[in-house]
Amino acid sequence: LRSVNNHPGYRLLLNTLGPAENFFPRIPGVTAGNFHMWARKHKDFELYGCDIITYASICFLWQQNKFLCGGRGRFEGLTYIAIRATLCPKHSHVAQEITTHRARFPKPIWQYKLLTVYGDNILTTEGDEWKRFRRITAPAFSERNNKLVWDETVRIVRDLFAQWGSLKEVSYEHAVDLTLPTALFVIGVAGFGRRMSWDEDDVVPPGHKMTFKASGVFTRLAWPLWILRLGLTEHHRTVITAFDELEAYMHEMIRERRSSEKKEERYDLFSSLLDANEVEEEGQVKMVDTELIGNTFIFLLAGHETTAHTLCYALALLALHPDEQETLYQESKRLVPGDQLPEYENINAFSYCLAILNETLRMFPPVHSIPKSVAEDTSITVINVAGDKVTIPMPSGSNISMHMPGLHYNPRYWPDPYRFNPKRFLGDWPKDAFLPFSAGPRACLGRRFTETESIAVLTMIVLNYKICILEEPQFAEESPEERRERVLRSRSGVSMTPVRVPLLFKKRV
Ligand code: HEM
Repeated sequence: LRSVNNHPGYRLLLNTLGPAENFFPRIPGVTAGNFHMWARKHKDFELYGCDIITYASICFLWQQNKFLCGGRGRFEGLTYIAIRATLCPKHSHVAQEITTHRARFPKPIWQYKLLTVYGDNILTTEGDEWKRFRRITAPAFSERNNKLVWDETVRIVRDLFAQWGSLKEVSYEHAVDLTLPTALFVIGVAGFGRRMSWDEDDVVPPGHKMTFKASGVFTRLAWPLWILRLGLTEHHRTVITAFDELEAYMHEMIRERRSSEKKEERYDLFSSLLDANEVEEEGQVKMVDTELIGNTFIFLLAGHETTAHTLCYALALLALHPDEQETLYQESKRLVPGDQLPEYENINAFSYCLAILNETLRMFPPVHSIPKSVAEDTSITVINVAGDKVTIPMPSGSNISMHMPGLHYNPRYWPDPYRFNPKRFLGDWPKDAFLPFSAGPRACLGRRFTETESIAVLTMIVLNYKICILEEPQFAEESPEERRERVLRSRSGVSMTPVRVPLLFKKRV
């Protein structure tokens, strides 16, 4: 405690940060509690009167990472200290350094072991290896890829409407049953160049045990492989088959692309990586096949569930706020008159739709915590609520985490933070206090991908259907607040997960 000037925060018997956090209830003085960053949002920072709080514990469950994922836990004497910061870079040069100075605040890559199932990749590496991956993969996220994302998303949503046919109303018990396949189909075609359809009767190709579409279940990886391989449940056995199948499909795609005589112009992420890899560097291919597969898989993993859950929350919020939905409808009608389809060339005009997406990501950030480690002794100086300057030493080896719900619900940057108010993202808004995609050199590569896909999906849906909460008799007596609370209830998962969002889509006449 002395090493961090006894700066206020959690004093715990058990440090359960990380995956183990999900299994422990909140017991004051013992554990911080299941999903506590989301449950507490900015409250702990108010309680301790500062935008930085410390977590100190005398008993480590940090080794859980070693146990579960083969990662390397770190012991710093008897105390483990995490500084959870809601600082936004604009208001603190140190916080800015945390996101921009990779060398001084590197990623604690041992925490990412779970994501190396197909080999190291851009998300799970640091230093020169990460630089090489980023240099090779970043160009794949090109304008041409964005256009492909847009065109394919529009096609996929039209195919969905064709399935709905002439029905005046279509209901979903849980809207993720709509958004998960949509996001999978988009990443399938714009990430891998594989078109998938809404029809269920897909044929399994010879030599395979599953369709490519079914193997997408592996992108929702929640357990280490060795646990899945024990085959304890039917679901675990399916996920393991999906893991093997996805790998087989990716190898097949590499072989097909290499052996095809004439290379057609393709702008999906996988094809772009393969093409870039044909150009040798110093007599060597840029990435070996396992690296190509590892990186493409991470696009699939990073881009599937995060986007699907965000779309689900956005639909829920639009259903709960008919006035906002109407504003979005008016914007969409103005930009897409008559029976036309929305056009990518016009994407920057969909400003209200982007504001709705941003407000959804502010309120429901899919990634709650962005971990960094401290490479050399340093300190942070901030002003606490009493107006005093406080300096918090950060010993080398300690862990810092950017606390997204705390930052996104900090009333200093976001007045009335619990209110769904997309208008706050029009005009001038505090860009540095909005970090759903992280920031600096390690910021998300797929931000534009997600924005493009989400704008296309929301515009297409709102132009054709009214989004409503599905009325269910068992909830007939609830108040509007209770309904809102029920529909937006969330749980932890690979990314933040909506528990159940029952929706009704009513055809516009
Ligand atoms: C709502 C959607 C998304 C959110 C909220 C999101 C969020 C994030 C965050 C917070 C990070 C930093 C993670 C860390 O430092 O540990 C990240 C990194 C990354 N994301 Fe996303 N992401 C989204 C969609 C996507 C999509 C669609 C793709 C690709 C198709 C993608 C690809 C990546 C990659 C490759 C990185 C690693 C960048 C690096 O380390 O250099 N993401 N994302």
